[in-house]
Amino acid sequence: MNGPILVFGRSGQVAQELALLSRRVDRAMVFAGRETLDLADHAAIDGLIARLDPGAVINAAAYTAVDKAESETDAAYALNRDAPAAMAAACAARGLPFVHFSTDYVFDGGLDRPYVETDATGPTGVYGASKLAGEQAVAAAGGVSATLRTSWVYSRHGANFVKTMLRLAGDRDEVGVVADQVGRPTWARDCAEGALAALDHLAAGTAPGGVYHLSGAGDASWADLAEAVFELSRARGGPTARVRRITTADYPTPARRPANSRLDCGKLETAMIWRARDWRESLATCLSEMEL
Ligand SMILES: NC(=O)C1=CN([C@@H]2O[C@H](COP(=O)(O)OP(=O)(O)OC[C@H]3O[C@@H](n4cnc5c(N)ncnc54)[C@H](OP(=O)(O)O)[C@@H]3O)[C@@H](O)[C@H]2O)C=CC1
Ligand SMILES: Cc1cn([C@H]2C[C@H](O)[C@@H](COP(=O)(O)OP(=O)(O)O[C@H]3O[C@@H](C)C(=O)[C@@H](O)[C@H]3O)O2)c(=O)[nH]c1=O
Ligand SMILES: [Mg+2]
Repeated sequence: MNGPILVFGRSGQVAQELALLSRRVDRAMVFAGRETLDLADHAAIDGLIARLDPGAVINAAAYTAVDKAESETDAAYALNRDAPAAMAAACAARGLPFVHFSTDYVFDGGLDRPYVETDATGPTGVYGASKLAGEQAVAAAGGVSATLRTSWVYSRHGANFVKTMLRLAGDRDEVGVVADQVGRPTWARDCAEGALAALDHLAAGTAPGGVYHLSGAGDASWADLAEAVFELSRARGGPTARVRRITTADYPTPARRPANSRLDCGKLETAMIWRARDWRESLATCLSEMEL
């Protein structure tokens, strides 16, 4: 691979873990955050890739506010469909490998087993629909690309459910959390490592492009995840609370979320030689790096 890896996104969870990974494995990456360009300006994307002349591109930027997307449809599609479409086209034109991220929320949650890549999609909200449109636009660009669908991403950076729970535990004894939505929590560090592995395989031609599932191993409801967070935090003298297990109906939100969005990661593990780590182990490591 000639030239650095250009990463779209700088302050986000996965982008920040890519920055840490870049230093750890000594791989040059340049980060294009909001201060470099507004990703809603799609013409600027090709211009930046032309100017920086990278060896490969990873897109870690997105519109990720699931509930707000219901009322900010245009912004969600600009970031989640049109920006990756422009990136994929620019990469295809130059023969650059491209790794993009998508979400478990492309599924409707009706299946009673983990989802594989070939299962039918059916997003239940604007965020999921805009991310699905992004996947399709990336595939349609025809270059060498992989779309990694991940789920329930947490880290010490940015905004995520784990940090929300720690914040709520700071001023409450009990938090009501839905127990009837099941998924697979994923540490942003795993997303970063998986993205780099995928990129290297694409560049070397040792794995085919396409859609891959990448999540932590093991199932959890949001209530299970909250309980695990509080247990680990309590053990380290951090904020803790009791979890009141509630139903989706008890916690109304603008966007409907899938009841089951567990991702089966077998395809990635076979093709890319990347193995999902148990989410409880990753969560413990993540919390051990946080000031509680
Ligand atoms: N978070 C999750 O639970 C999950 C995420 N994913 C996917 O994984 C990928 C990475 O997500 P994650 O790291 O959590 O995302 P974050 O929400 O943490 O970060 C998103 C990034 O996109 C940037 N961004 C948003 N709008 C613009 C804009 N107009 N111009 C430039 N940059 C912009 C943000 O910049 P700024 O900080 O300035 O706003 C931020 O750096 C995304 O594709 C997401 O859809 C998939 C499943 C679960
Ligand atoms: C804050 C809170 C949430 N909940 C519920 C609401 C919702 O059903 C579930 C998760 O809420 P959040 O809004 O934190 O998570 P959400 O924004 O739905 O997270 C999603 O983000 C996008 C970007 C993805 O791609 C998904 O994989 C997923 O990680 O927990 C409670 O039950 N109690 C609470 O106190
Ligand atoms: Mg949210």
